[in-house]
Amino acid sequence: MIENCTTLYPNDIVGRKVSEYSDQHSVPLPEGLVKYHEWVLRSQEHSHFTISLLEARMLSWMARMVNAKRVLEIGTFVGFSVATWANAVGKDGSVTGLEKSPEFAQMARDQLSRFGWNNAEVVTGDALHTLARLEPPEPYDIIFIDAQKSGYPAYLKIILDQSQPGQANRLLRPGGLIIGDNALRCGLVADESDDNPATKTVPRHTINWDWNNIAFLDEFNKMMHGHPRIEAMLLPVFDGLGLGRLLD
Ligand SMILES: C[S@@+](CC[C@H](N)C(=O)[O-])C[C@H]1O[C@@H](n2cnc3c(N)ncnc32)[C@H](O)[C@@H]1O
Repeated sequence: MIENCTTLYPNDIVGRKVSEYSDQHSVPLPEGLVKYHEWVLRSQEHSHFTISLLEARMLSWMARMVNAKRVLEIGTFVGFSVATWANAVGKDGSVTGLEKSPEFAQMARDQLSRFGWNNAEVVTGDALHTLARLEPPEPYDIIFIDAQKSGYPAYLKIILDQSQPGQANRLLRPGGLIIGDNALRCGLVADESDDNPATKTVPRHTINWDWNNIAFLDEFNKMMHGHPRIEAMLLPVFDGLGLGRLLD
């Protein structure tokens, strides 16, 4: 039996070329966003925190596909992905980012203003507290989760608890999207054996890495997949993109 499953990334070299080719053949990003990304790569010690330009293209495309006008991001770093959402929702839309580090949050505010994304705000604080306290006048169309991996199940629970049918100030609208970044974490969520070279490389490349994160990501993926209110799709692209559509 031959399975219909294409191996796009047989090795690192092909994988890089496939990504570059896809980058060149996907929705264009405005010059301001490309320059913002260059600034992150040039100036930030932890620039690998930020999404790639290709992921920015895909998130922009998805936002437009669902006609998103309001986006919430959990884990903002220095603001590049918030700027991506701010561009995608247009000037009549709005974006809120939640960031624990006051330094990162301030850098994000400064750069968003410098690059002219005035339809975005950044709230400082631990998102486990700030998320639960949000009372949006209108629900968000998309909630993007990209903060500490150990928090993913808790964030999902708060989103579901505070997006009940008929609830005032609910967080996510019916049909809204939950997007969890890094849901497969270098493939470690699916394969933690020695077959996966990331078992050796990840701790060296990631600060504050905790192997318990894998268990939390697995729990998040299982919650998304098994929850009766969510239609889930786990995409093996980038570092794993966990997508969920809230049904009610
Ligand atoms: C992967 S980075 C986010 C990258 C960003 N979304 C981007 O693409 O540019 C994760 C961020 O989450 C923040 N973070 C970690 N724990 C957090 C928490 N409990 N609440 C809010 N932010 C948190 C970190 O300070 C870091 O800036």
